[in-house]
Amino acid sequence: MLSLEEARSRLQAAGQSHVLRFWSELGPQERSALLAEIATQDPDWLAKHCRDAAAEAKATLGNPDSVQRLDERMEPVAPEFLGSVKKNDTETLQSWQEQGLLQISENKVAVLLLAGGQGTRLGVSYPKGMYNVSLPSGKTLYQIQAERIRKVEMLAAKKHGVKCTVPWYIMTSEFTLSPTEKFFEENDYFGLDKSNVIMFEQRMIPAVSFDGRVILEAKSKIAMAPDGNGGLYQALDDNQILEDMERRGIQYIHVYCVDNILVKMADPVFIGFCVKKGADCGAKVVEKAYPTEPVGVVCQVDGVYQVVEYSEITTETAEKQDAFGSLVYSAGNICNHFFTLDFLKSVSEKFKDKLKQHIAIKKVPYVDEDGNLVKPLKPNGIKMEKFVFDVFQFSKNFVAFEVLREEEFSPLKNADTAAQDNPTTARCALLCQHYRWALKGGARFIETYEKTHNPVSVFCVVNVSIKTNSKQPAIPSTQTTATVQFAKKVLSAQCLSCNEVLEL
Ligand SMILES: CC(=O)N[C@H]1[C@@H](OP(=O)(O)OP(=O)(O)OC[C@H]2O[C@@H](n3ccc(=O)[nH]c3=O)[C@H](O)[C@@H]2O)O[C@H](CO)[C@@H](O)[C@@H]1O
Repeated sequence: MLSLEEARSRLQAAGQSHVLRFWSELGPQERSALLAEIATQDPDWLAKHCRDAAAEAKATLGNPDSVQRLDERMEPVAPEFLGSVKKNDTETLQSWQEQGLLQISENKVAVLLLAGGQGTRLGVSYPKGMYNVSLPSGKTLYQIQAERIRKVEMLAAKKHGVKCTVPWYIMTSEFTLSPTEKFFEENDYFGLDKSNVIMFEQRMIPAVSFDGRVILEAKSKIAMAPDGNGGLYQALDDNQILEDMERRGIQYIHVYCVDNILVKMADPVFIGFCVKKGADCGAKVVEKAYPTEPVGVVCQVDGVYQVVEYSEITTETAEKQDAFGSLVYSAGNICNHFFTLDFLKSVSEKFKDKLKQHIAIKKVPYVDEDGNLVKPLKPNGIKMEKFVFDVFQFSKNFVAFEVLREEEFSPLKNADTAAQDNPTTARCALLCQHYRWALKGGARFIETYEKTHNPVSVFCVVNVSIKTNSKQPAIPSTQTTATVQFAKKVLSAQCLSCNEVLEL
């Protein structure tokens, strides 16, 4: 444990002596906690962090036109590096899927979830993955994702006659690690083998005031925030995750964001496309719904691939159209990326400290000079974050893959008070998708209730076979009668003979 003297001299070297301002008022436990927090901060790093944050904030706030300059250096994704479920033919898509399933069957593919965010916009105090958007099944985002891992493992195993595993790496933060661990324990890892679910923690960094001073959120606590989803690369290093991947023989990693209810885990088509193109790095994109939609755009800046965030682009550039009337910058980033292990190793060895720091100006609660807790009404603090996609620039062969929004992207960002990307839109997106799948599988829905918000039972004939539990024989597909519940859209089908519920 750091002594008080050591803490003092560290803070002095970093120009942050005010952190000990309330020392004399603290009890023994608070003192130890504060010393432990100070011990995690290297003085040189801390000094630079505070200096850079204040300088960046000054430059940004003093020059609101700074976004203008980036627009002129942008170019869209070159067509030869763009795959598409819309534009490529079925045979090609099939060949990518087969390639992806082959890699999965050989245990070369892992998924990595970015789950260190705080879910502030959604307004919940627990990790977003634990959120239940009120599906009839009551499944949470984590459960849906876990079941999709099991499904893709099953598909690859069935195709290649082998047993295979897709390990699930989950990056958490100080805010999300323990509740996530507890939730997985309570739910028995949703049927996955615990040893294949690897949780690790990203770093936290101090929030800084406009004059370059670390903010105290309590007399004995520095205001800390996760270092952004680009903190992934440092966290991989801190927790020896790349070594773990190497030990398991992983070569390809599918990285994704926690809040997309339609996410396809270890999507074989995307993996297969990237592998066949020899890519070291790739991004899934969807066509932007409208020019000013708040998603980042995958494009080139000065000939180098990157994501330009919605805040960094002017409306004029966002609205730019090509000769066919399509948006020039339409490749919306959905935080769904492909990396080879070799690429991640090179980032870890050479590039992770070169990642850009993005600043976010926020309202950060703080204790004032008299020790009173203040909840500011105006932004008062700077949080610095790295972004996961900022490594695209180091790729030697970058590709993008365009997918259908209705099949692959419905993020849960906001509470239901917002018009979009809320629990209702996420729930509807999943139910509509399952409805389409059931129709495609031969289901015929006799009645639909579009107006009601409450689930209503009606009868229909389902032409797909419904699986029974192992003791009962499978029900002949054409004779299956099922009850289907509707809540605006179809939710689930229940076999009347065996009561088995088919999640649609
Ligand atoms: C930086 C980034 O990727 N931005 C993308 C993100 O924006 P958006 O602003 O929505 O990014 P979020 O803050 O929600 O973070 C995305 C993911 O990163 C995780 N996270 C975030 C911060 C952190 O310190 N640690 C951490 O693990 C979150 O838990 C989440 O799973 O998704 C949008 C689509 O939905 C994209 O259009 C944006 O380009």
